[in-house]
Amino acid sequence: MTATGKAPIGVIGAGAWGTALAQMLASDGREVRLWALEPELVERINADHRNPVYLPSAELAPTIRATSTLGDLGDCATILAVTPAQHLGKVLGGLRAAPRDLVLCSKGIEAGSGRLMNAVVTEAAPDSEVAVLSGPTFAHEVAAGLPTAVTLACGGGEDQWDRLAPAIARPSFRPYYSDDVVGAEIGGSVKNVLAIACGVVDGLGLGQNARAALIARGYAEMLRFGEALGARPETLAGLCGLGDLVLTCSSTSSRNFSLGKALGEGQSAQSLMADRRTVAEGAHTAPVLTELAMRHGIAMPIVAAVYRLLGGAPAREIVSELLARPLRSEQDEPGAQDSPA
Ligand SMILES: NC(=O)C1=CN([C@@H]2O[C@H](COP(=O)(O)OP(=O)(O)OC[C@H]3O[C@@H](n4cnc5c(N)ncnc54)[C@H](O)[C@@H]3O)[C@@H](O)[C@H]2O)C=CC1
Ligand SMILES: O=C(CO)COP(=O)(O)O
Repeated sequence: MTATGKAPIGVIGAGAWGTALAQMLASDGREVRLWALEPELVERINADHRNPVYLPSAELAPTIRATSTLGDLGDCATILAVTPAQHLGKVLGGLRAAPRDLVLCSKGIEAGSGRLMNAVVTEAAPDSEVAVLSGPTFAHEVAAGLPTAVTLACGGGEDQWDRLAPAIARPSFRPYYSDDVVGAEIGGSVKNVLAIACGVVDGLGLGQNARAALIARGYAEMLRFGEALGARPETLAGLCGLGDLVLTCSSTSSRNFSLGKALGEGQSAQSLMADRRTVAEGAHTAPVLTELAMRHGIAMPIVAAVYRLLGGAPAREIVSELLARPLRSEQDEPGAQDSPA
């Protein structure tokens, strides 16, 4: 326990989201131990109470203690995992095995394996009980204390909720209970790919009607994929699905939307992805999601279109192909589309 009598909470990942979550958690005075990959960032956070690389807007609470040693979080009973999805398994492999609540905050699907993050964590940290925190959450707004609501999907059910909700809820940060871990993960992963599509439409100057159509048709793809993997539709109709989709598809504050916008404006995916410091998870999710959709026989034409766009296909051509698809009802989609290549 610390001076406040509140147990320290660990946060793994000092990008924008991990730093923002650390700031939110520290707002009740407790100690938050923030693991960062970059030792130089640890120094800046501890000395200046700033994260100039990933969240320069925030003045950080002094009770946030940064470290590049994962062992410093070893005795935390609650840890939030907030690395980019493609790095989560490797990083968590360095965490001391101990029974704890591990709250997944990354949004993605593991390339190659096609595993959701809860499966990655179950292998990397088998003693942990997994929950997923996901929803409409721009990091800079959460760090600024602006009102935010999220889905907190507890693999450990209400017993885990009873532990995590008081530890995580704050006056401006409102978790809602779920036990649908798969649904919470699918919402946060698929929306990033759909946000790229909406950004492309914005970059091409195709208007608000087209963006709204993409959100609605993309949500249909999210529901189809979620149903195939056992997610509940009502989960995807909530904060972690539709809520996050609307947020991320509507603002250049989204890295995924901004990546798509630049693609639509004619920049190449290769140049946009080269040497990026910040993550646009949709670019990593699109290929593996396209593959999973084909394997499960699920029609996800917008996701497949984003995959082709990221491979260099001309944006206007891709949009024309989507608009030329056979006319049908909104609920009537055939099986998986032909190979996206
Ligand atoms: N930024 C946001 O507003 C939100 C982000 N998220 C999710 O949080 C997760 C983390 O993203 P951000 O905090 O935005 O990251 P970021 O884009 O702010 O920073 C990139 C992060 O990647 C880390 N990184 C780079 N190479 C690495 C490696 N080889 N091993 C481990 N870490 C490495 C960097 O240290 C840095 O912490 C993502 O899954 C993202 O979708 C979720 C909600 C909001
Ligand atoms: O997940 C997020 C908002 O909920 C952040 O979106 P981006 O990763 O597109 O910036």
